[in-house]
Amino acid sequence: MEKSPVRIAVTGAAGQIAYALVFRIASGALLGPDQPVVLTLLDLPQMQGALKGVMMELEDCAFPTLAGMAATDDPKVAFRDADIAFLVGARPRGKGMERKDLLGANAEIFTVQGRALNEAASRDVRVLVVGNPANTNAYIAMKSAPDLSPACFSAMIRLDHNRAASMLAGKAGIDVGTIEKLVVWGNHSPTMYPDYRFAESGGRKLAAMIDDEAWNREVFIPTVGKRGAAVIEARGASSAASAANAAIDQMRDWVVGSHGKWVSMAIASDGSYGVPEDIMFGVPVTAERGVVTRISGLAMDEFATERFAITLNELKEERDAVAHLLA
Ligand SMILES: NC(=O)C1=CN([C@@H]2O[C@H](COP(=O)(O)OP(=O)(O)OC[C@H]3O[C@@H](n4cnc5c(N)ncnc54)[C@H](O)[C@@H]3O)[C@@H](O)[C@H]2O)C=CC1
Ligand SMILES: O=C([O-])CC(=O)C(=O)O
Repeated sequence: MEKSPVRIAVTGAAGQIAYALVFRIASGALLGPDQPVVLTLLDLPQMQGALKGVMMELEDCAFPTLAGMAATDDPKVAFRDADIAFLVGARPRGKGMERKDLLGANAEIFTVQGRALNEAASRDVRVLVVGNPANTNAYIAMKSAPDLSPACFSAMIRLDHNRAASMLAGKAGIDVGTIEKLVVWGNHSPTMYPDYRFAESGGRKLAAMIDDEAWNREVFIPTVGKRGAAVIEARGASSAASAANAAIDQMRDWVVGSHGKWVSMAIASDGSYGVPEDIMFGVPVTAERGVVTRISGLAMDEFATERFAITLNELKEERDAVAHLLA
C-alpha cells in the first residue's frame, strides 16, 4: 500500500537556499524514493510571483514523490498539519556583517512563526531553523510555541560539521565518509568549536593521524568558523547549495535515523555540559526516527573548556538580547 504523504513546510521558499532545497526534498532525497511528500511554500506577499515560478519548475520536474504543493504568505496556512518544517526565510548577511547582526532584523519572524507552529502544526512536527542567527532564532521559535515539546526544534549546525569533516579529510588524506565521532559545539557563528578529539576513521584516532595541535588551533578552528564569510567574499552571496545540502542531511538523520553515527545538532539544552536549559547548543547526538539522543559525558580538557565557554557566553548574550521579545 502506498504510504500517506508527509507534509513539509519550507519558509523563505522563493530565496536562494530554498531554490536548492525544495527540488531535493521533492525528488526523494530527504525521505526516500517511496515516500510521497506534500510541500507548502511560504514567502512574503511580494514574493508570490517568484514562488509561482518555483512551483512551475517543480511541476516540470515530474517528481513521482511530489504528491502536492501549495504557496502561501500566511504562516498558519503554511504550517497547517506540518510534519516537518524548514525555517529558512530570513535576511542573509552581507560582507562585513556577523550573523548576530541579523538578530534585530530576523528575530520577529521567529516569534510569529513559532506561534503559528504552536497553533497549526502536527504535535510531532520536526522544525529545523536555518535562518540566521540560527541557534537563537530556533530558541525564539521554540519559546513562542509553548504547546510543542522543545524536542520539536533544532537549529542547523550541520553545515559547520560538514565543513569540518571535509577539511579534516583533506588534512589526513582520508575519505570524508569514513569520519566518525566529529563534534561541533555551540553556536553557528565564528565562536563555534569544531572538535576532533574523539574523531576516528577506520578505527584510528584522527587526532593521532593529524598530530598537529598548532594546525588545529591556528588553522582548522578559525577556518571552519569563518567559512561562511569566506563563501560570501568569494561568491558575493551567502552559501546556498551547501546550506540546503546540510539542511537535508540534518533533517534526514533526525527523522529517518543516523544509524548510530554521531552527528552535530543544535538542540535545546537539558542542562548537560553546564549549558543552561533551553539554549540551542550544538552537541553530538545520534538520532532515530525523530528521537535525538545526546552523547553525554565527553571529557573536556583545558583548551576545550575555554572554547566551550566562549561559544556558550555568546549564546547567553543572544538569549538575553531577545528576552524582551518573549516576555
Ligand atoms: N544555518 C546555516 O548554516 C545557514 C543559514 N543561512 C541563512 O539562511 C537564511 C536564508 O538565506 P537565503 O536563502 O540565502 O536568503 P534569500 O534572501 O535568498 O532568501 C530568503 C527568503 O526569505 C524570505 N522571507 C523573508 N522574510 C520572510 C518571512 N517573514 N516569512 C517567509 N519568508 C520570508 C525572503 O522574501 C526571501 O525569499 C539567511 O538568514 C541566511 O543567513 C545561510 C546559510 C547557512
Ligand atoms: O555565513 C553566512 O552568513 C551564511 C551562513 O550561515 C554560512 O554559510 O555558514
